[in-house]
Amino acid sequence: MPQSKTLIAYFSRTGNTKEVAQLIHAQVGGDLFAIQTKQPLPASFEEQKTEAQADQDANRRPALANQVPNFAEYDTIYIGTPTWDMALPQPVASFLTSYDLQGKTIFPFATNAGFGTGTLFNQIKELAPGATVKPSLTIKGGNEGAGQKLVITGDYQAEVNQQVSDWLTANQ
Ligand SMILES: Cc1cc2nc3c(=O)[nH]c(=O)nc-3n(C[C@H](O)[C@H](O)[C@H](O)COP(=O)(O)O)c2cc1C
Repeated sequence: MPQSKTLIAYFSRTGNTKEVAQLIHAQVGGDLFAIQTKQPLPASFEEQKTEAQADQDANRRPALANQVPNFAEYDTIYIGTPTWDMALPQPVASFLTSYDLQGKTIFPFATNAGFGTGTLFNQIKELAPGATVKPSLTIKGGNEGAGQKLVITGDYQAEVNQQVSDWLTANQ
């Protein structure tokens, strides 16, 4: 019987989702993969917001810079993303539609500034036909609009690690 293989793919602008991905990785192992756009993300928050909204309005799927090697070998896939405008960032939609997710088990996780995740998790489900999508994990991340970038550090990182652990235990 082939061994179960785990992928932890994440998209992250200011490091919070990356941090959660690393905490998951420390607990479940597997391979980490950073989803990156071909065009670098704008440096300023305002520009990013404008671009994200335009991409969402046009349902544009930005080209990605990298691909997961041997994707077909993975059966369990953790997908992490920030919340952008109460929705899934379009680069993550690009990622999900780049692969055949049929038969995969997906564990979605997201960070946000505290305003909620909106349509994000439903979008992941819709973009993963034929996959089993497990209950999601939502973590409070930064608030770049208010100047808060990476916040999952120190005591708060330990708190987030516990939330990750509880989520993993509940959904094994
Ligand atoms: C373009 C943009 C739009 C955002 N929209 C939302 C939102 O609708 N709701 C929310 O709670 N946070 C929103 N945020 C905040 C991010 O979801 C939050 O800071 C997240 O932790 C960032 O993850 P990262 O550090 O991995 O990039 C937005 C951030 C950006 C850059």
